Order: sequence, then C-alpha cells, then structure tokens
Amino acid sequence: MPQGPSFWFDTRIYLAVVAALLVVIAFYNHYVALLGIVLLYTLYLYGRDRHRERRKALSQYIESMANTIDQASTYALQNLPLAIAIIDEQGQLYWSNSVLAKWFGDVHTGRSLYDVLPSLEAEKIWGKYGIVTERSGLKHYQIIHKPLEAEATGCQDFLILYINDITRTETIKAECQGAMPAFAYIQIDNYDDVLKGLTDTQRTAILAEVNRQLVDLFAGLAGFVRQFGEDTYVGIISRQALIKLMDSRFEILDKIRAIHGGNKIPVTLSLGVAADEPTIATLTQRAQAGLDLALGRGGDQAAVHVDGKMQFYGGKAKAVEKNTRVKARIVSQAIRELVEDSELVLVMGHGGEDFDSLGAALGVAKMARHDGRRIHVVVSQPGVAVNKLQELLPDYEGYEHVFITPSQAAALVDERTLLFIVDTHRPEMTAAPELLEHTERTVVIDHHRRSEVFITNPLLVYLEPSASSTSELVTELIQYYDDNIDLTRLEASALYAGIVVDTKNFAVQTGVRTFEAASYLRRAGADPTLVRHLFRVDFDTLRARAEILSNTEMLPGGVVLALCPAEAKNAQIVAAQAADMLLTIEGARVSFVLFPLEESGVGVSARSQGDINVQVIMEQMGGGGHQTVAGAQLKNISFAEARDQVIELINNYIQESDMHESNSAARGKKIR
Ligand SMILES: Nc1ncnc2c1ncn2[C@@H]1O[C@H](COP(=O)(O)O[C@H]2[C@@H](O)[C@H](n3cnc4c(N)ncnc43)O[C@@H]2COP(=O)(O)O)[C@@H](O)[C@H]1O
Ligand SMILES: [Mn+2]
Repeated sequence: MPQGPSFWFDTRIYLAVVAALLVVIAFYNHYVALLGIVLLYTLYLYGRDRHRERRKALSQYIESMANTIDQASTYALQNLPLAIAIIDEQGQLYWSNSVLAKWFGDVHTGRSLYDVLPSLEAEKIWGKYGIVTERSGLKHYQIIHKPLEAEATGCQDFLILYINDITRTETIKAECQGAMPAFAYIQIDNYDDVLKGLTDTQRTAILAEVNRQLVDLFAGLAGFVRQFGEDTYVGIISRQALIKLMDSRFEILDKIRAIHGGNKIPVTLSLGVAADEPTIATLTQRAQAGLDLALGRGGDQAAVHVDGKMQFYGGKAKAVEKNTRVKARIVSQAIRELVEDSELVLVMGHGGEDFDSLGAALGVAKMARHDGRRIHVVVSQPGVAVNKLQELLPDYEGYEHVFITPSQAAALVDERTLLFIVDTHRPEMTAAPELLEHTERTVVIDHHRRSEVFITNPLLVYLEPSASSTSELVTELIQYYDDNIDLTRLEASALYAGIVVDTKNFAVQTGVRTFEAASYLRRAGADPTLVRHLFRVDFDTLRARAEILSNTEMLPGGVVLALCPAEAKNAQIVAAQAADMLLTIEGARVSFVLFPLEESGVGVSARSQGDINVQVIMEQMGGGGHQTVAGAQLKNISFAEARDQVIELINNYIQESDMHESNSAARGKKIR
C-alpha cells in the first residue's frame, strides 16, 4: 500500500533540523556549509517529488479499492441466499435482485409479484412489518416484509420483501412431524350384546376376527397394537400413518361392522385417537377423551384429535338400546340427593323449546317439587310449545308461575340453586346460556350424541344417545325417584308429547324402553286427546307446510330438498315437520328443508332413513343432532348459497360412502 502524507511531513522536519545544523557549520566553515546547503536542497526537491508521486499512487489505490467494494457489494446483493423485492401497493416490482428471477422465473420490473406468489395476501402485508410463510408449488418461503415510506424514497411508499427459501427446513419439519406418535384407545362397543347366546366356538371366532383385522391394520401402518382388556386395545402409529388412516376414512370401522355372530348383531368399534400433543401424558388423555366422545356419540366411530381439532369418522350404526335400567336407578338416586341438598331447582331445555325439552323439564320439576323444593322452568321466549303449555298450566296448583324468563332466573339463582339442563348439552343451545355462568351446580340429562362442546363441570351427567327422547329418560328417572310420585294429567301428557315428537309418533328411534315409558305415562294419566291438542297447529302453519311440500325437489340418490317460504310463521317447527314428511316419499333416503331463521340466516332441518348420517353432514355446517335427525343454523347466507352447500356436502358424503362400501352406481350419481 502507498505511504500516506505523514511521511512527507516527517521528512520536512528532518530537513529543517539538518538546515539548523548547517547554520552552525557555516559559523566555522563557509565552504562545507555551502556544499551542505546544495545537498540539502537537492534532497528537498527529491523528497517533494517522491511525496507527489506517492500521493498520486495513494489516491489511485483508494479509487480502485472503492470500485472493488462497490462491485463486491453489488455482487453480494445480487447473489444473497435471499431474494429481495421492492414492490408498490399493487404488487408491481420496482426492483429485485437476481435471486428472485432464479427462484420464480420470469419476474421483471413492472410485473406483479402476486402473479408468482398468488397466496401472498396484499392487504395483510402492505404497510406493515412482519413475517409470513408462503407455499408456492413444492417450495416453502419465509417472507419478511418491511415498509419503505415515501419520506425515505422521496417519491412513493414501497414494501421491501426479503424472501427466504425454507423448503429444506419445512421438509425436515414435516418428516419429523410425520414420525411423531399418534396414540389410540380402541373399544368394542357392544361386546356383551354381540357375544350373548353364542357358543364358545362362535365367540372365539368373532373375537379372533376382530383381533386379526386390528393387527393387520396396525401392521400395515408399521404400528403397534395390544389388547389390554377383554374388549379394549391400545395402539400406536406414526402421525403419517394416522393421516393415511384418515384418508381411508377409517375403513376399519366398516370391516369390523361386517363381522356378524350367530345372533346377527354386528360388531362395532370405537376409537379415540390423538396426535400433536406436547407430552405422552396429554396424548393419552386426549385419546381417552376422544374414545369417551366416540362412545357418547353412539359408538361405531373414530374421534381423532389432530391439528388442534377433533374430527369424526364413521358413526353409521344405530345406537344400541341398553336393556338394563341399573343406570337409571343410580342416576335417579343421585339426583334425589342433589335436590335434597338444594333450596331452589331451576330447569331449562334448549332455546326454541319443543315438547321434548318442556316435557322433560316438567318431569324434573315434578321430582324436585315432590321433595318440597321451589322450582321454575326457564324458557327462552314464547314459542308454540311454551304457549300451549302456558295456557294449561294455571289450572294446576303450584304451576301458575312455573315458567320464568332468563333474567328472572338470574335474579333468583344463588349457591344453593341446582340447575338442570335437559334435551341439550351444548351451552350455547340452552334456553339461557348466561345462567350457566351464575351457578356451578348443574345436572345434564340428554339423549343427544355427545358433541365436543359440553356444559362445563356438571355435578352429574345422564347422557343416553340410544334413548328416543329426554322425556323417555326423565320418565324412567321419575319411576325410580319415589314410588309415591303421582303425575298430574298435564305432566304425564307433556312427557308423552315429548316422546311423540322425537319418535315421530313412535315411528323412529323407538326401543322397548320407549314403549314401556309410554305405557307408564298412559297409566299415570297421559291423555291422547290432550296430546293431540298440544300438537294442533293454526291454519297458517298448515299452509306453510303445504307450501314447503310444493317447493320440493327430488334429486338423484334419494335426496329430497325443499325450501320453507320466507314469511312462514313458526318456520323451524314447520320445516322440521315437513322434513319428517318428505322422508315418507318412496325412494327418499334423506331430506333437507331450508327455512328462514328469525334473526336472519338460514336454518336446515335434515332427516335420514338411516343409511346416511345427517348428523355428520350438519356438523360440517356447524350444526349437529342425531344420526337420523339433525339440523344447523347458517348466518350471513342466502337460500341459494345454503342449498348449494347442502348439495355439495351430501354429494361428497354419498360419493365417499359409495367409494368405501361399493354401493350401486345409481346411489353414487352426482346431484346438481
Ligand atoms: N346448531 C346445532 N347444533 C347441534 N344440534 C343441532 C343444531 N341445530 C339443530 N340441531 C339438532 O338437530 C336436530 C333436528 O332439529 P330440528 O329443528 O330439525 O328438529 C327438532 C325440532 O324442531 C322438531 N320439532 C319440534 N316440535 C315439533 C313438532 N311439533 N313436530 C315435529 N317436529 C318438531 O323435532 C326435533 C327435536 O329435536 P330435539 O329437541 O333435539 O330432540 C335436533 O336434535 C337439534 O337439537
Ligand atoms: Mn329431544
């Protein structure tokens, strides 16, 4: 490197010192001093020239260095392991480094970056600092976006994007995730029923077949399965294998259901499976909760907790009626103890009460009154069923003011209050959801298949999806509560009406226990004339029902779809009744009636003959219900959109079932 200017400064100091010495020498010898001055001057001239040359060389060196650094930094910017793009609000490229073109092909100034990265959401990133991850084909990118404001650019606002290719990291992450364990609890739902009355050889053959199917399944998935009770198994597979199992829509359920013993009862299986949990303890807890949920929903299904949410597969078999009433007796006694420990008993059903929830509520109220407790039934708002009963109740002593509003109930409730929730177990569907926040002493009695959302920490739960109705369950509880309970004509008739509603007049979902409950109620005074009176509808309602029927479309695959007129009174009930009626059409497998919701939106009443699980379809629309009777409420949607959604879901359902069960071609026809 050339020497700098300090060298010439130093030289001049030396020359000045020599000049001073020459002055001293001149005092003694003029000739020597003169010679010294000539030499000194020559030295000065030489030094000055050398200094000029060096200064020139130095500035040339600095200039070349600057050029090199400029080139190096440009090279570095263009060849970063990052793509950089500067875009405007429309996504148009103003500048980018060459890496962007290398990764995304034809990108040039003026072209929109959103064309090459369509998943990038302009409104989410424009003007903001942040990091997003995007996928483009097989590649994954992490994008840091940073605003570049007009003040800095002197013209307009821009956004700088630093794009990092994280495909390798994401691939490794996906591989690791795929190798994580998924844990399964598996249970034969109906072990005793299937094996009842079979010979030892038949029993062994059935159990061996179940075993073989499970072992084959897990071996095929490179997993592990082990029986740990007579009807229970645990299994472990990788998360990747679980995804395969989900893609097959748990075909194992169909294979197991095809196993029949001599008594013709098909074997059904329930699975609770969990993945993506931080510890083995939470993984197994989630799997256990999934199994409870699958069993609570009637069995013959898998409840899978993956990606932070629960998904259900299967659920095609009917819930099998339990032929023992031991549980009813135990629950009844437990209820009695809770009632005796309370001062006030409140009962509520689901909002938009029907006779099942009101009949069951009056039945529970009867038990509490029998023990001398203050009781009230909390109702959401006047409706057909509430109004009908309200007209009759004042004739019965103590029932004059039995119905109260949610706000009246909130004013009464204290820590000694016992709150019964009947005919639903979903907090948001209760007549007064806010009441649940005021009391922790709750009891749930319901006949719906268990859904994921449930009343928080109830003291007691009596959930029997195989029962026809909550009124049937409450009728049994009354019989075990106290032999001396004497139902009034109205109480018995309300409970009877509850059974009638949910069984469509004893046509569906009925078991031996349904008829036994009905005959107990008849003996206790249930009056068919009064029940008929409860179900009478006004002329407008009847006309609305007729209009629905005239608006009916018969679609391929046995799908019947109808629309309820927008101005119909009691639209929900009319739609429910029409959906029931539509199933009586020859060839109808499933019916859907769309109706206007009071608070805007579209409601759906869905009914099935049994082979299509409408609960699963309605759950996909945010609703629920049972396998053959279900419903949903859709917000911010038009009738046409709701119709399209229903058709798409039933199409998918039929196609999937056909794929897995090789149903006839006619059934699999696409609906338009
Ligand atoms: N959002 C939802 N989440 C979970 N479950 C839901 C949701 N929305 C509806 N459901 C359940 O779906 C079934 C079917 O409901 P539905 O409205 O189609 O039918 C119920 C009543 O409307 C209907 N009903 C009431 N009174 C009469 C009558 N007089 N005649 C005929 N039909 C009538 O009967 C159904 C009773 O259902 P239940 O109260 O659940 O037993 C239902 O299970 C919803 O809870
Ligand atoms: Mn019910």
